[in-house]
Amino acid sequence: MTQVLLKGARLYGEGEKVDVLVVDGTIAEIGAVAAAEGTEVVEAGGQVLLPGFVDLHTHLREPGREDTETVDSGSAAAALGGYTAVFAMANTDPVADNAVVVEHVWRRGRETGLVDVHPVGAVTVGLKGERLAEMGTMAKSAAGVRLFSDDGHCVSDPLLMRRALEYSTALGVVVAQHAEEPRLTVGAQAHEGERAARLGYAGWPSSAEEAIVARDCVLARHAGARLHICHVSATGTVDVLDWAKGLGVDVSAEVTPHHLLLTDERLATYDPINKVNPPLRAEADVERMRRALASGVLDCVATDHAPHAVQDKDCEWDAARPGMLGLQTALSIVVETMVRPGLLDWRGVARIMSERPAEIAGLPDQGRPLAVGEPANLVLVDPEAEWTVRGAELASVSANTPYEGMRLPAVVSATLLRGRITSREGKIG
Ligand SMILES: NC(=O)N[C@@H](CC(=O)O)C(=O)O
Ligand SMILES: [Zn+2]
Ligand SMILES: [Zn+2]
Repeated sequence: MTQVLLKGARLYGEGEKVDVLVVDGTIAEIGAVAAAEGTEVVEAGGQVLLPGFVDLHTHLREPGREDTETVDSGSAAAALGGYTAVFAMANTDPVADNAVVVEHVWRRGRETGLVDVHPVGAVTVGLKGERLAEMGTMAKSAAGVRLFSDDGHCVSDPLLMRRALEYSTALGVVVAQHAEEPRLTVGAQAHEGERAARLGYAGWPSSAEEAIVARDCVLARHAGARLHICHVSATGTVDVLDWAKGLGVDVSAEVTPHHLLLTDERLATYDPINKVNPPLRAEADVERMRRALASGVLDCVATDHAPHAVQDKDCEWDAARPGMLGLQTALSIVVETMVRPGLLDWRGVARIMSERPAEIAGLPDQGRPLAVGEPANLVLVDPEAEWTVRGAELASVSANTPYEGMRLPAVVSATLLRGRITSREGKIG
């Protein structure tokens, strides 16, 4: 029997301090609990207790680019960031478009044991957008794939997307779309607008995102399918989602921490650390992302944690790969952009970082209420503490954080996966 006692935590940051006793992976008691012999005690000191975070969008780079991230290093970053489950995107090498690769990633996650690693299956073979991958085989494999995405690429062929949505309904899984009409983003480098024009970047129009989201909502409606939209970045996309949800379309959407904080104002330095897909957009877009996340039109935050090697980032803009680290900074950015301005309370944080993503992916044991009998997937947050981001000190193999040197609010003090401490005071396990 393993026992952990969280002494003096505030559930969802509300009410009086309580003790939470965890026995064999389950919340056994909440109230005033004395520590029995052999119990590991975590002094919570009035800190905020939330259900462990769930990331629907992580790039772990294994197999193929272990020089930039591995299941081990990415799991460590996740545990330190307060996550108890992550979805590992399929754009690996080889691509996760078959049962062998998804089972490999799933098994590696289990071996590491710091966070539940759920492989995302590719929608199309080799992410080529030409023919459907064997979604059913991946869904029925040991990895039990629940989420399918060609992320990095858009499933732009409407017929293929329609078929994928139809299959997903039959299989009880979800297709997550990287919404980018490729005909509108040929050569695109930065959010299309006045700033890109002035700096001489080829423009990346918001309509490339909006058009695919609108099309896919229509397709999902006719297929009676669930649809998930990756990394929403544009104001117009929120309008489309609002419209579709109003019609009863079963669509959900995520926003990244960087699209809640950063704008294309950063591009003046030409530093590719700020290059990301979709691009950093305008102030008005950032404002809208925050409001839409608060109101629920955007369902959740997903990191799009995208590690890249130095040589793929520290080069000229056009040659650099898009993407930035996210797992260890996500909570702090959410606190900075949503909690501090009063747009979300801690219950809201639990909703967008744990409960909604768990629901969207259909994870029965994540995003659960903080209550007796529930699985102890938990994160303890110090809301008063601050920290300074140093890429070199993050657990990822890569260091491409856009927040280098920034002072951010809120620190993850402990993460528990089924009652086992996976991170504590910034250290693993
Ligand atoms: N977001 C990014 O800019 N890059 C992602 C791919 C993706 O999420 O589209 C990557 O795999 O590096
Ligand atoms: Zn993407
Ligand atoms: Zn991605």
